[in-house]
Amino acid sequence: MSARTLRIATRKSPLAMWQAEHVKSRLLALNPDLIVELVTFTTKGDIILDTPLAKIGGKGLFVKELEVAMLTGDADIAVHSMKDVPMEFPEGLELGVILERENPTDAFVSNNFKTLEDLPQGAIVGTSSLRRQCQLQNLRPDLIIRSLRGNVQTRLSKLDSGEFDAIILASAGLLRLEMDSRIAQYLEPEVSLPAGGQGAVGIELRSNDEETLALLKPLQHDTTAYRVTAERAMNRRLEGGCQVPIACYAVENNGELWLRGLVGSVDGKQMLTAEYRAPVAEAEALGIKAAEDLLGQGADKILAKVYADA
Ligand SMILES: NCc1[nH]cc(CCC(=O)O)c1CC(=O)O
Repeated sequence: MSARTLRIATRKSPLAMWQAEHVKSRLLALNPDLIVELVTFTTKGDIILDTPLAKIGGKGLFVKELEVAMLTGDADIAVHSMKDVPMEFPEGLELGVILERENPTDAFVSNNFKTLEDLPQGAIVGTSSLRRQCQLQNLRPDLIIRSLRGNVQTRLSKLDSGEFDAIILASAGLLRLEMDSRIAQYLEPEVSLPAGGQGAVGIELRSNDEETLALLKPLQHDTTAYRVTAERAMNRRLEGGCQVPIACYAVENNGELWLRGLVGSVDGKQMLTAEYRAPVAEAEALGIKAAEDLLGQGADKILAKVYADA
């Protein structure tokens, strides 16, 4: 039998390429005869760099072109940061597996200051995430938040050029690219609750492609999958993702998930939280429960205002 070729669709950013190469090497380790090719794409989210994501609108800014490639047969799987993956998949595609989570926290990156607390009054912090902005302003209303888009390297070079006193990035991206020496402080979830799915990589494929799914199955990390399932269920019920001030983070302990969710206003003046726990088998229901608690506290009004202002 001739060797099978598996084509992986990926964005071109160094982090996306790292994640695709990681999946490739794990698949090759398990299937030495497999031929794995990377097919690269530029997504809408990579092109529009001067606008905060919440304003661009439309879900799946970083994934749509990859999904089209799978549907047309130009690729077999797509490797995604789970944080960027919309809650609903297009007809004919599904999430296959979720890999073990990297550090899910946000990182405080600065050349001049060791911690968030060290920042002087009125310091300029770069982030385009409304979730990070909300929590930073809640803690430190004096800070000035300025928009910062682009891939990890672009954002670091903007910090280095002196445009910002500090920037906030996902720790996972810096760790994967072996740039964790740039992290001044890992922000605890109590300080900056991560986005749902942050730090986890997922693989999408065609729903009817049993042969490919069988290849992917050994990469599944069950604990990560339970955690991310609860987080995404909360996001789905709130109809939001990583482009709005919604944060959610689940941990697993002895077969039980603890989920903390947060919805806030961009200025950080309003911040609603909910915390629930449930057995891992009830991950989905747990996420919905936290979302409904937040909605009961007025999360829908806060989010409606974010969309109206965008
Ligand atoms: N929205 C862009 C994005 N998508 C995933 C990551 C980091 C890696 C991860 O969360 O797995 C980043 C960069 C960032 O937020 O700093």
